[in-house]
Amino acid sequence: MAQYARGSTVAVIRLCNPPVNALSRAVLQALEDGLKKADADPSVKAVMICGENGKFSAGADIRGFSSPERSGGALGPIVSLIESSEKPVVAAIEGVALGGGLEVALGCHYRIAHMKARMGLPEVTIGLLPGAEGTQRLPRLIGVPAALEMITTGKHIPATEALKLGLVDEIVEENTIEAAIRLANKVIGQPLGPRRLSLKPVPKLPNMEAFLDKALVKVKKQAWGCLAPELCFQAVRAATERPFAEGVRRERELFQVLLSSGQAQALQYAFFAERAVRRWATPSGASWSSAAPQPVRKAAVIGLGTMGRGIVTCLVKANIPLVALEQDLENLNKGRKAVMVLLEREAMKMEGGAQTLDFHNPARLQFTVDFDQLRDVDLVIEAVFENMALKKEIFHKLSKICKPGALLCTNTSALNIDEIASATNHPQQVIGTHFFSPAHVMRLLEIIYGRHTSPTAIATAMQLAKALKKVGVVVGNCFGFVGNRMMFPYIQQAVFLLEEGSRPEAVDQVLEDFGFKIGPFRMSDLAGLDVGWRSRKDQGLTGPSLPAGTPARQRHGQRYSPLPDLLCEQGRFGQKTGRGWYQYEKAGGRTATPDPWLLNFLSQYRDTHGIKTRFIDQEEILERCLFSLINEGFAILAEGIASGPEHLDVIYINGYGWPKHRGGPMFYASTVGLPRVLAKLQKYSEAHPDVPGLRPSAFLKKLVAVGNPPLKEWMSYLSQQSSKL
Ligand SMILES: CCCCCCCC(=O)CC(=O)SCCNC(=O)CCNC(=O)[C@H](O)C(C)(C)COP(=O)(O)OP(=O)(O)OC[C@H]1O[C@@H](n2cnc3c(N)ncnc32)[C@H](O)[C@@H]1OP(=O)(O)O
Ligand SMILES: NC(=O)C1=CN([C@@H]2O[C@H](COP(=O)(O)OP(=O)(O)OC[C@H]3O[C@@H](n4cnc5c(N)ncnc54)[C@H](O)[C@@H]3O)[C@@H](O)[C@H]2O)C=CC1
Repeated sequence: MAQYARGSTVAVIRLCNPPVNALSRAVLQALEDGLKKADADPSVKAVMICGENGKFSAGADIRGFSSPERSGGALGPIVSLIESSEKPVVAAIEGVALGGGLEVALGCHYRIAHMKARMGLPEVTIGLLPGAEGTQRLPRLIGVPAALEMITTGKHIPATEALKLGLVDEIVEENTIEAAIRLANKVIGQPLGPRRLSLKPVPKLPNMEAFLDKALVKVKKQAWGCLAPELCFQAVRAATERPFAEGVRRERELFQVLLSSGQAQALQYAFFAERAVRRWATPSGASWSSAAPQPVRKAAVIGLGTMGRGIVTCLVKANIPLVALEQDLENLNKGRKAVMVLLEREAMKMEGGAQTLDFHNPARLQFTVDFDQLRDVDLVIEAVFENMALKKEIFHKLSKICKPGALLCTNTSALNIDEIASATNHPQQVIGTHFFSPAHVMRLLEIIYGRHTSPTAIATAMQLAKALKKVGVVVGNCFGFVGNRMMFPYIQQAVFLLEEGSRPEAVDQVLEDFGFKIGPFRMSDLAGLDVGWRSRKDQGLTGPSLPAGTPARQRHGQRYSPLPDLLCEQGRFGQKTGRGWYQYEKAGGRTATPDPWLLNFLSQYRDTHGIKTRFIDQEEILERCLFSLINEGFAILAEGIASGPEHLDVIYINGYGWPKHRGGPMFYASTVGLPRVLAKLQKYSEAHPDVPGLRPSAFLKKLVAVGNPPLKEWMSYLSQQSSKL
């Protein structure tokens, strides 16, 4: 809705649709009515448009895009209506003006913004383009390079930058509404022609063609299979080549292509999924609505290796005073140096921004080898080696030293949270906080509750995720939790495909073409093959504890591939040793090239084990890797380890490089169609009966049997009894 109020000369139209004044059909109708009323009233000399509750508008109602009665189409004509008004219209921008919200402001003759306001055209991030003439007006106002950057990346810009670009006429520190009314009064009677963006030419560049060609290459490179950035580009290019009305027609055509592309639905699903997972719940009835977090005034990180360094960096960036602890002085100094390098780099990135990093102050970041320094911390994150005995020893110590209310978090990637908690006197305070590498970059924080973890502990970990600007996803306790557990069958299939005849680069290519930033073998080389090797040795799957006489390619009656173990035995740990599934220019090198040694090795391996090499096509590679991962996802849902498919999807998008425009693995399964996923799994399972990962999960079968319901209904088909928790 929008409220209309008339002052002595200026009519005020206030957009009201909490929480973000999204432009629903009703809001647009009220905006149109308000404009017409102001136009018809001779005592009104100017109009001011603002938003309720200190927010202009976050744009079209995204939920409305999937409904047949879309609000989007109505917006363009309203923006034109604003612009063609014979009375000056001023936009008073507070909070956010995003998407359609900014397009409304672009229709206004003047824009005034609060210092703290943010503006942007983020449609590209939800698979669309600014379809209410924004791709045509913005380049006319701020020029092609700046407009292209905003439209193809969707980034939000602060008011100060908007002023520099000429996107707003003025910024104010105090009352934006009053300032806008003052401005409206001041411009009454001034000619409006020069203020109508549709009448302005697009500012020329001396080398427009060359600039656009170069920009297109960059856009395509960054798009990574996502359609929207390139179509955004084409719409802006149309603005440079055609008159306004024709450009608008082109914009509409391109908008329709995106709207029906499937990617837009996936990206909008991902947008809401990320928000849905904030409302966490556990099978025992604890939930976000009743649990309150406890404050974290001081924290500690134990272990300053690969993960600990990144975690320290996140906490410092979030302004949380911190103690960083190592096992001895040598490791402490090594860790401290590495942390300082990361923090210096972060500080450089933030230079000129409002925030500064205070990490040279020992009261805010203290390095120590003394556990006694942890007495007064509210939260500890343990990131020592992945070894149960060591973790238990540390938690036992923490339980004695830390104050009773302190939250004790472990960054384990797969170990049992309950077993770790059993070493403490306060198991209700123990929780998994699984960061992803590099911890200061990756957005995901998998939060794992154990049998005794209290709702307050979960709420505190979620609050921590928010403070660290991460996406927290609450999941139950099982080996590998959600992310790694789904990853195991995926990696396993990738390796089996090599045994049967494929090559690392062929498998990687298929998955990278699908949209993963990095295929499984390149990923494994980057993370280090030794990590998994150590874990398999601990599990007794390889190494000295393997009972004599165990068949080389079988464990516990199931198919097993010793290929990764054999590579490790050769010292091929991946990038760090310069050799792994690929070869690199040197140890620590980054450029992977296929290694003839590996091809030869694979061929000998097949001969040794009597495996007949066969050609494996792209479809089989994709299906075996992805469907086995998805199949594990259904098992996880059935066990109550995650409370919905959105959780799995948010984890995969933010922690594992799953292409967001495919909406996450479970959403992808719903678009492929569950009957097809099931049929394919059945086919592959029949061909490989000794691979449990390919055996269709009972939950998947049930969903197919009940008629392939939409994803949002899946969980309603899960009977209470099937939850293990
Ligand atoms: C044929 C021609 C057709 C022409 C069609 C042209 C139309 C267009 O040009 C297309 C558009 O406008 S598309 C919309 C573009 N706007 C966006 O993408 C902004 C999305 N929102 C944000 O970034 C943050 O929510 C924001 C920064 C605003 C706030 O962040 P916070 O972290 O403070 O809060 P959130 O938790 O994210 O949001 C609060 C609640 O609001 C919901 N919401 C946000 N934006 C929405 C939107 N645009 N539509 C509907 N609901 C929206 C959000 O889901 C959340 O709700 P709950 O989850 O229920 O709490
Ligand atoms: N490396 C990765 O990509 C990821 C690792 N993880 C998990 O994070 C944890 C740490 O892994 P990384 O950082 O890779 O290991 P790392 O080997 O790089 O670092 C471990 C650090 O812990 C220190 N340490 C060992 N015993 C200690 C003690 N008693 N007191 C204080 N410090 C001690 C070591 O000196 C070393 O600096 C593991 O549980 C791992 O499974 C989780 C996600 C990703």
